[in-house]
Amino acid sequence: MKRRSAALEILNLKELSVHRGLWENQWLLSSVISHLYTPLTGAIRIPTVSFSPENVNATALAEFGEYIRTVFPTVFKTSFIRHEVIGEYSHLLTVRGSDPSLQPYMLMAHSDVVPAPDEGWEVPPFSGLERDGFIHGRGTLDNKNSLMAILQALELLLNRNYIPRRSFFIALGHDEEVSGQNGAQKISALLQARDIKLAFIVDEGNFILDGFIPHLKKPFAMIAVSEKGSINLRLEVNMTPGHSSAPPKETSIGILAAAVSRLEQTPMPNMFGSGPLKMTLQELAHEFSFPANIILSNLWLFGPLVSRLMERNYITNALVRTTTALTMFNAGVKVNVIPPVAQAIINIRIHPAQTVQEVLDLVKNIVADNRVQFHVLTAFDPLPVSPSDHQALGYQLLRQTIQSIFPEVSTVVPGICIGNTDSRHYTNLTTSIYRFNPLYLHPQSFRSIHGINEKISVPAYETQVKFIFEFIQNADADQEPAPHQHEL
Ligand SMILES: CCCCCCCC/C=C\CCCCCCCC(=O)N[C@@H](Cc1ccc(O)cc1)C(=O)O
Ligand SMILES: [Zn+2]
Ligand SMILES: [Zn+2]
Repeated sequence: MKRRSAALEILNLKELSVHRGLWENQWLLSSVISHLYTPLTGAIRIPTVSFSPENVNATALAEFGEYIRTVFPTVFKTSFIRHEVIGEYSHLLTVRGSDPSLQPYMLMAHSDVVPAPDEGWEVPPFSGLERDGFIHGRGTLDNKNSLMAILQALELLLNRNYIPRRSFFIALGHDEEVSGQNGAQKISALLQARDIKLAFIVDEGNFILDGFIPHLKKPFAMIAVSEKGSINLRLEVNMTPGHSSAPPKETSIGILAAAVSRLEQTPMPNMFGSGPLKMTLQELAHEFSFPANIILSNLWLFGPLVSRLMERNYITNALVRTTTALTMFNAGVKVNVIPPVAQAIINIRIHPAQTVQEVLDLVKNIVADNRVQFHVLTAFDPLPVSPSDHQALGYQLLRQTIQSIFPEVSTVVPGICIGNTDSRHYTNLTTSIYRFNPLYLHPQSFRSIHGINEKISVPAYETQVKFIFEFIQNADADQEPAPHQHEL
């Protein structure tokens, strides 16, 4: 019922915004947007949870498809926009621009979310409740916010009779949280079959970071130009089962527990100095006061010191090395039965300077027990580094739009995404993949992603809509974005 009324509200607001110039009434944009956050709350209420590629919530995903058609009617009826459903629940929109000489780009987001049991939440995770100026729930930061903001920005532009010059695609995956094999991978194959080459892609990923680095008071924007590799590894120990009244010296549980404990206690090597992190720190150096600015500008000398400091915090630690997280453990069926099998899943994120094979060799050396069997469930190497120089159109458009929408953010730096995104399935279509959410992120909100109490402030969501609204227009501008001038 509530979802219906949100849709009606949009329709009324649409009438209000028609026939107006795009920028002459800036107040109108703000007032329209300030009433338009309701579609996000409706999206949060649809429990599009993915557990595994085989176990997604098909009913919720189908409802989600209906929902976006209802709340963004103009997007789905515009003659120059083609809508296709791919892999049953993913959506591909092709927005045909008026100038075919311009190479198209792609905006991405995903509709599925990770599970969220009610425990620990201040507000039930699928209630989509708005309280104290925040919309609460699973998917408000990862990643229904982006999906709804992209469609909402496009709806606003279309309602103002905006016709894009540069064609673009909108790819909305439905299984990003469990591999993207039925969504992003199929969209990618379809576009490849159509001979499409993209100027660049913008997907979820890094943010405007605030409070992550001690002594750095100012927020800075980090656009991820690469992402870590990944291995999901199952460790298994098989032993003879029996009566618990006469236990053997070692059980499958004990052997496996010791193996995973060794993995947890033995960090992978610190790879500071290789990969995009050095570039990130050098470009950030001028934001620090003395002596940190000198230290970060002279990593050839102070590299070992900086690398040790980064290891101390669990988030910056993830930037300097491959991480191993123990995420699942399973053994035993009854209190008095020695179980035959114990299994654990290790989720590994690979530093850009290492490969799947190198990391597997290290893991086997650390476990050093041939009773432990290894099964690689999924694995891929770190992603290539996208350009961030003055000629890199996608990067420069993001930088330009960040500086316009967030004038208080003076520094935009390239970096690496420690999580993975659906964009990794599109390396066949472009070498320019950028992962960036136009939102502030604090350490507390970082912990809420895949954790508890995920929420987005209403103004933050409005700003995300504005960002995309402006980004699409910037991508159509005659001039390439001006190169960034560093302050002296
Ligand atoms: C010097 C500067 C300090 C920088 C501090 C860095 C802060 C980190 C900021 C943002 C990172 C947030 C990452 C968000 C993207 C997450 C998207 C996501 O959840 N993807 C899944 C995809 C996946 C991967 C592997 C699987 O087996 C299943 C799903 C993920 O888990 O990565
Ligand atoms: Zn995500
Ligand atoms: Zn996620």
